[in-house]
Amino acid sequence: MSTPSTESTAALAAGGGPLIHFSNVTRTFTTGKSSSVTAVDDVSFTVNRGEVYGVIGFSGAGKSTLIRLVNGLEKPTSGTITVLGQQISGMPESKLRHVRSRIGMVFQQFNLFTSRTVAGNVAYPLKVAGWKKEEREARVAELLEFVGLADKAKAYPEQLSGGQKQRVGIARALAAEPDILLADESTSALDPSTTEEVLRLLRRANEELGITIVAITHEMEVIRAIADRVAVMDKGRIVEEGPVYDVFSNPRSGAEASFVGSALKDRPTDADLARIRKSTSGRLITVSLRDSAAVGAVLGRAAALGVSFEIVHGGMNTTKNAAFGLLTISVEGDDAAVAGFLAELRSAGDGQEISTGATGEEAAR
Ligand SMILES: Nc1ncnc2c1ncn2[C@@H]1O[C@H](COP(=O)(O)OP(=O)(O)OP(=O)(O)O)[C@@H](O)[C@H]1O
Repeated sequence: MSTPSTESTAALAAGGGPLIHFSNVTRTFTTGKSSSVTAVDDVSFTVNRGEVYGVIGFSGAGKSTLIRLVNGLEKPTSGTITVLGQQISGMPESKLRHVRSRIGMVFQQFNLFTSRTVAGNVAYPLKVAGWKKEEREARVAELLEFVGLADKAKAYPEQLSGGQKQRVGIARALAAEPDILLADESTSALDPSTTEEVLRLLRRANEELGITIVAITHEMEVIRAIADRVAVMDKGRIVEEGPVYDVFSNPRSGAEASFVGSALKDRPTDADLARIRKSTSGRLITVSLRDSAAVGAVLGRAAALGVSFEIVHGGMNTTKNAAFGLLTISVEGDDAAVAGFLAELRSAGDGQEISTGATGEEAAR
């Protein structure tokens, strides 16, 4: 296992201040004589030291442009960007290079040098940074140990699986002890079990090395597994931002709801609802399982409350720190009994009982 460097430890001990700050940042591309695309539109957010900040959105939402703005590969059309305490918007390239040396980058397609060994790939940024050979070798060995590839030091990228390639990519990104790791769709090219392995590694980099991570992705799984806070992007704007649990367990309206709704499997789709209605005559109620024990207790009292129910749909989602989910039930009973049952479910479900948006069901807000 790698130990945090003195510098990283000191930085971590300095506390959770802002490492990245965007203030009203817009990036517009001119695409023709009189046409333009606003890829990032009046975006403001802060990433604090030591956190994992996820940015999620559909393709074209502006995520890649956002991440390129963080490392200065794109310049804002307006607004200010502060990274590691320095305002990088308008900074000359020579100074920018220094800021960039404090930022590691992990790519979707790994971007490894095919002609270099695994060790050679990880050593490359250290060579560029002027590390001495002995220090380089020690650091590479430490990193390969950390990512579980000590036995692959002499292998070439083509001899590795996708997950192993990405682990090399992460080792390389961590090599020069950066403060920030930018992960650009780092698991999109991987299968589900390999994705999990890579996400576990990113989490360890955050927890054990104290590195601050900004992960952009279109996969809810990535956000759930590693992020502390999430920004949902749509058409260049951040439409929702907050702790992962809050954003995903209580999606609001518009783009965020449509994104979250399409990615979470706990809500019945219209097709599910049509199928459910064919097999049940009860009233369909969807209840939040923020406090599943309390909801379970109410369900356990259904008969005493004069109703019967059947579970027709449901799912739980886990985030880094908590679990949440929705349960859809079909309830039968006379109106007064169902009303009483509903009232109890509402308070047990933390007021989060959610309409599934079709006729014949109850919605409570
Ligand atoms: N250099 C550029 N010139 C012109 N338009 C651009 C440029 N870069 C990005 N865009 C446009 O800006 C918008 C946002 O693109 P961006 O790549 O940032 O989105 P994204 O969320 O990362 O999407 P994806 O996941 O598909 O990469 C898109 O409409 C894209 O076509």
